[in-house]
This record gives sequence, structure tokens and C-alpha cells, in this order.
Amino acid sequence: MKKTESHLIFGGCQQVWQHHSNTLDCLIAFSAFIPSKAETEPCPVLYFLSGLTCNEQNFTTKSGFQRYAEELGIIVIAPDTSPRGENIADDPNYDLGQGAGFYLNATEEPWMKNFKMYDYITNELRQIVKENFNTNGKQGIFGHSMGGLGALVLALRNPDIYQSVSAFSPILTPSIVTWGEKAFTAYLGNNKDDWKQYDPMQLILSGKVANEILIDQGLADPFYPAQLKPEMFADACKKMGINTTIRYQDNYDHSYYFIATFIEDHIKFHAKNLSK
Ligand SMILES: N[C@@H](CCC(=O)N[C@@H](CSC=O)C(=O)NCC(=O)O)C(=O)O
Repeated sequence: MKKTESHLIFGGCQQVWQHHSNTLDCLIAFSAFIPSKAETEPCPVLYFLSGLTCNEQNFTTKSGFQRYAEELGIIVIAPDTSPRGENIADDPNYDLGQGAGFYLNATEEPWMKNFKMYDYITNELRQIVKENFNTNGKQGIFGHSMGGLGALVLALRNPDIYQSVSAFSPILTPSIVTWGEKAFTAYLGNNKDDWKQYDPMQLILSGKVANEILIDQGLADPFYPAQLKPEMFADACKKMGINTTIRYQDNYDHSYYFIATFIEDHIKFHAKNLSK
């Protein structure tokens, strides 16, 4: 592991690390915010999964989360969104390939060799964080758009790992929207039964549970409702008795300006759940 950046911010330390991932078989970067509290006490960890076209920098440099993570003593980890490199499969479009890993384990060529973001986040990265930072065993996860999908899928499938989950403008029904149909066909093949394990609404309908879910959705988001479909997800949660709060925010779009506006609420939501 190599530390490539280190900055003091609000009293905590914003770092970027690079390492070779055995799961992805390439070099990958993640950012790690270490609150000052971690110098003396173990702290909870919160993972943020970013959206299409992002790497570890977008959330780290644009959301302003560090002020609240320092205040509440939370380690925040933001990984890249896919394997990367000249020898790694890619696609010319922004919504497939590098920068668009969809937090799944691909089973189709040419993706299956490296595109294993589900395993990377839930196993390899988690182990690296545990071994290298002062953690207390409590873990939460949140994300944006494609990363909101990833956060919900990982939390719903691994309630023993993640005790808290929230999302900004997540893709909630990927199996029936154009971003998801394109990515799932390429990465997982044509059998739609195989898609269900990576579809938050299908996971809810299959009986997966989370204690409480918080979602923020901007009403001036150009991808709402077509790619995101929070109303369908809300209906599924209601049917299955899952405690989900979806806050529709007037005039906010899909950008990190929207995320920066409501990041305090999300960090506080996770701090509350991770202190239980
Ligand atoms: N380039 C595309 C849209 C790309 C885009 O909006 N990416 C979002 C996430 S969308 C869902 O996963 C993002 O976070 N961009 C990075 C940023 O820093 O804003 C297009 O033009 O349509």
C-alpha cells in the first residue's frame, strides 16, 4: 500500500492510498478520511460508493463530508468505481467499463477477469481498512446514483457487515432502466434471474431487510424518474415492511452540489446507527 496524498482538513487527515488488488488484478486507489479521534480511540467506518464516471476523488473533493466526519469521529473510505488500466477491458461510453463497475461480480467476457467490485468492497477493501486503520468493527455504507445502487445491494445482502445504509439519487430498479439493462446484459448476460442479486428493489421483494434506509432525491435531477424510480422502490419497501424514508428535494439536481447540501444529514444518520 502506498499513500499518495495526505491533507489536514477540519482537524482530521484526508489521505489517498493506492494498492494492488488481488480481486481486481490491477492497481486501485481509495481515499481515507481519518478523524483526529482515531489517534486515541477505535472509530466506526463509513464507505461511500460513487457514481458513473467517478473515481476516489469526486466525493472526497466535492462533498465537504470531512467537517461532519471529524465532528462525529467517523473514518470515511471512498473507493474508485471500477478496475482501471490500459490492459483492462473498457468501453467508449461513460456508462460501461472503466468508471462504471456497478459494484457487481461480472460473469461475462471480456469483463469477468477484473470487474469484481462486489468482492473487492465487501472482502478485500474491508480487510485492508481493518488492518491499517483504528476501527471499532461498526460499518455503514452510502453512495450516489450507481453508487447508491451499490450501497443498497451490499447492505441488503450483507446485514452482518453493514449496520447502516443511505443513498443520494440511487438507481433503485436497474433491471428495468436503460443504464442498468445495458450494464447487466454486458456484465451478467441475458438471464434476468442473475440480475436480481444486484437490484435493490428485487432484493427487497425477495425478503432482504435493512433496519432503516434514508434516501435523498432531487426533483430537478435530469435522471429522475427515468433511471432512478424511487416511487417503485418505495412501494416495494411499503409492501415488505421496510422502514424507508425518501426525501424529495425541490429544485436540486444530480450533482455533488446536491450531495454537499444534504451530506450532514447522512453522516448524522450513520453516526446514530453506528453508535448502537
Ligand atoms: N457524463 C454523463 C453523466 C455522468 C454523471 O452525471 N455522473 C454522475 C453520476 S451518474 C450515476 O451514476 C457523477 O457523479 N459525475 C461526477 C461528478 O463529479 O459530478 C452525461 O453527461 O450524461
